Amino acid sequence: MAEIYGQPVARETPAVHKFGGSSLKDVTAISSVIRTIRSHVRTEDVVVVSANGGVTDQLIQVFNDGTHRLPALRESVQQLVTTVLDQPDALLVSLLEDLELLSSGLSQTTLSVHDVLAYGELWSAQLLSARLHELGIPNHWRDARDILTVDAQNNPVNPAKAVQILLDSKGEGIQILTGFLARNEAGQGITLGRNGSDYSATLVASLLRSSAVYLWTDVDGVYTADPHVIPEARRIPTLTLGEAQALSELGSHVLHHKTINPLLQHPARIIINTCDSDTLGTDVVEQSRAGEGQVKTLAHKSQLVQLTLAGIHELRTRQFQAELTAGQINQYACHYDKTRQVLQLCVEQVDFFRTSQLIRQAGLTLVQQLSGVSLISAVGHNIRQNHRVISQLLGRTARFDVLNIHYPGNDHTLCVLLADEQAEALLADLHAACFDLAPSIPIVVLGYGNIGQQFIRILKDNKASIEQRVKQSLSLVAVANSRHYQYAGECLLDEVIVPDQDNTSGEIYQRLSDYINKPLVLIDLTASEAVAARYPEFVANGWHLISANKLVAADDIRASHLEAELEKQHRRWLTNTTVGAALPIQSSLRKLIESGDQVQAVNGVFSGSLSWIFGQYDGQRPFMEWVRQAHANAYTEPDPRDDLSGQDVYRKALILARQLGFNEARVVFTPAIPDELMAGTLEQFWARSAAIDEHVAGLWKAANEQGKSLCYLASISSQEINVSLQLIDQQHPAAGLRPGDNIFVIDSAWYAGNPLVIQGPGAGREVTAAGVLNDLIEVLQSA
Ligand SMILES: NC(=O)C1=CN([C@@H]2O[C@H](COP(=O)(O)OP(=O)(O)OC[C@H]3O[C@@H](n4cnc5c(N)ncnc54)[C@H](OP(=O)(O)O)[C@@H]3O)[C@@H](O)[C@H]2O)C=CC1
Ligand SMILES: N[C@@H](CC=O)C(=O)O
Repeated sequence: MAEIYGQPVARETPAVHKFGGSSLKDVTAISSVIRTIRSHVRTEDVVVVSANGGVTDQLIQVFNDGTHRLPALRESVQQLVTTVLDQPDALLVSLLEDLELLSSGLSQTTLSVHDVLAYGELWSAQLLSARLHELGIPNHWRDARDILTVDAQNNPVNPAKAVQILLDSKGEGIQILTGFLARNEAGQGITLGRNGSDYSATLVASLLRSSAVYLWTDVDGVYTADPHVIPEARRIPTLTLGEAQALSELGSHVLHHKTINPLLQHPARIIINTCDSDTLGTDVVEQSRAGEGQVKTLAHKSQLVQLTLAGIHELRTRQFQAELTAGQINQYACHYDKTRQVLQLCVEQVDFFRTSQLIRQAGLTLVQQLSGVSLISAVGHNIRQNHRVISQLLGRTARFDVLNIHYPGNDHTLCVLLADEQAEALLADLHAACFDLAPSIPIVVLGYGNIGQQFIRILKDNKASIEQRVKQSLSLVAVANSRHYQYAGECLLDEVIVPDQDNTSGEIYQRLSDYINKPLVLIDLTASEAVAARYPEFVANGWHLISANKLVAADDIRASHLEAELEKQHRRWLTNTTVGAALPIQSSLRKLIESGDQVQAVNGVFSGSLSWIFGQYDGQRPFMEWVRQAHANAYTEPDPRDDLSGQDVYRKALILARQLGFNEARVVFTPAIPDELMAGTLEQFWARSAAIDEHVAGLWKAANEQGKSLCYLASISSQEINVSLQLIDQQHPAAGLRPGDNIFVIDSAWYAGNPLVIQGPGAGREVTAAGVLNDLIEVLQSA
């Protein structure tokens, strides 16, 4: 059992669900809320409600204009109660009593505006509660003023007591709590300001240490921009808490200022969605690296007034801003210039009158006011650290009359201030630059084994951020192994991948005939000669190629023919994972050559599996057990004899030698395990494990006696390609390698005497799939 303020709670803490006024505005909306409660709310959860849509506005009119507004209010609430409930009588009686109290309280001026507005939430909670009872859903409603007491900053006072009351009511069914309401320290009922129900929900969630808060509202999530202004705007599946906080400070309609604050100390997921939605809404999570450094959304706030106050010292600035906050006046793009003692900030036009009063009362000097100002802000996790993104955004603003570029005190936001008339054009321009996706290029993956499955997993998990980076939607149209394939005209990334169509005779190629002479990216994640043999056909079809399969890249004649055809077709072929998995060996060599360096030799450990196997082997546990484990860990080739024979390393050496133009080099090639121990079928090879163990144990013992280790090394130069098992001493650059690591020591004219070294994991699912993804991004960006 966990504890909160000494109260025992189950590990699975209650979730909090908040339903806004528009979700509760009429019988149809309330039916949707009830469906949502049935499907998403557990008995131990808390439901926070706003007033039924329109009721708060009517209560404000009653308070401002007087009791003659009461009949209209009574009529609309009565009508709502009678249409929602099968048996409305009891609630109608209590409603009439409330209206009597309201009328007499207003006449005697004993009611504050808070007391009057509170009726909205009280009626809403009672109505929902009564309807749930009619439907047999156990629940009880509560006036939040009996639970939440807050200080002047709306922070909870005596949270332990609030938690105790909330937890005491467990077991009585769903708790329905009035949002927006609390009590101050003097015991008076108060309201929590604009969008106070969202604040109530996150406050209760933080008190209960909830793991999730659901904000059920009138939109199904946060969008890349306001869809009323930018129709192409798309829902964002995930935001970080930092992004959500940055957005809330910019006047977001969906995530309000204050809403996030309670969760900064006790983070919980926030799920924003609309009832009856067929999407998953937007999920605000504490942390996520997906899309880091990219713009996630563009916020837009118009009809602001920019104010410039002069001769104001720093402390006074803070006091004045606190006064604005206390008066519930939102401030945007605030900037204090210490040397000039100038404060610049924007307020909403509707708040301008009250702000001017506060400025006068404070005796401050307003030197400039500018109306009709818009604030457009790009928000994304750490975008301010991504100089490419920032300069792209700033470049886009060049043809607009920008008043100010503002850099708020977080790394996630960049703001632009400009005249209202230009704002929508800038927003559309920025949205197109950040989010417009070109028509997608279909992607086909051949090989659904270790690397293929991991590659598709990361493609699925990072779809949105990759799409943003390559400026096109991802469309995986087919996946195949040697026996089956799966095809979708649209995209498989939102589906469960289960290749189940017959592919025993290469039926997949027939299926892909519609794409002949159209751009397509074919990714070969097999080790298959049958696939490699089709490369010329793929390129003739006008397709780009990405290969983890080394067979063609290591064969100079085939690779040269293919490159000639690729040039004719203007297509790309990337093979970066064929050597060193995701290590940047081929790209580094290319850059050295392109920039005029002369590479003389590359030496090192080119095999991830042999590095792992010999790195782990200690003469104790049988060698072949390490081989089996390397195979299970996806370090080896599908047939591990390709590694043990040295064939796989030899192919990698040929790939690099070809890149460096060392075509005439003689070859010295010694297998790690003698050929005779690996002859026959794979089964026969495994059956020969004892003999192989004995052979390697002998080698290891001899090495050990000389204080050396066994290491499968490769070296390439214009004279010789050498691939062999060697004894290395502790001074050798490969001696300290972690099992599984590769090392490439590059001698070149520029790195003479002090070689360039590239080192790191050289095999495995994660790194190799990441390397394939890099190749895909490069192809899509250049296609
Ligand atoms: N593992 C690693 O660390 C690295 C691997 N690579 C390369 O990646 C490739 C894949 O390795 P890995 O995923 O570990 O191997 P797996 O054996 O796990 O997967 C190979 C996949 O290819 C499929 N396949 C075989 N023949 C065909 C065919 N004719 N048509 C369609 N699919 C076919 C297999 O299907 P089925 O299951 O039906 O046989 C299987 O799904 C290899 O070329 C390897 O050299 C490159 C860098 C690092
Ligand atoms: N079998 C290979 C995997 C990558 O190519 C290796 O061991 O390095």
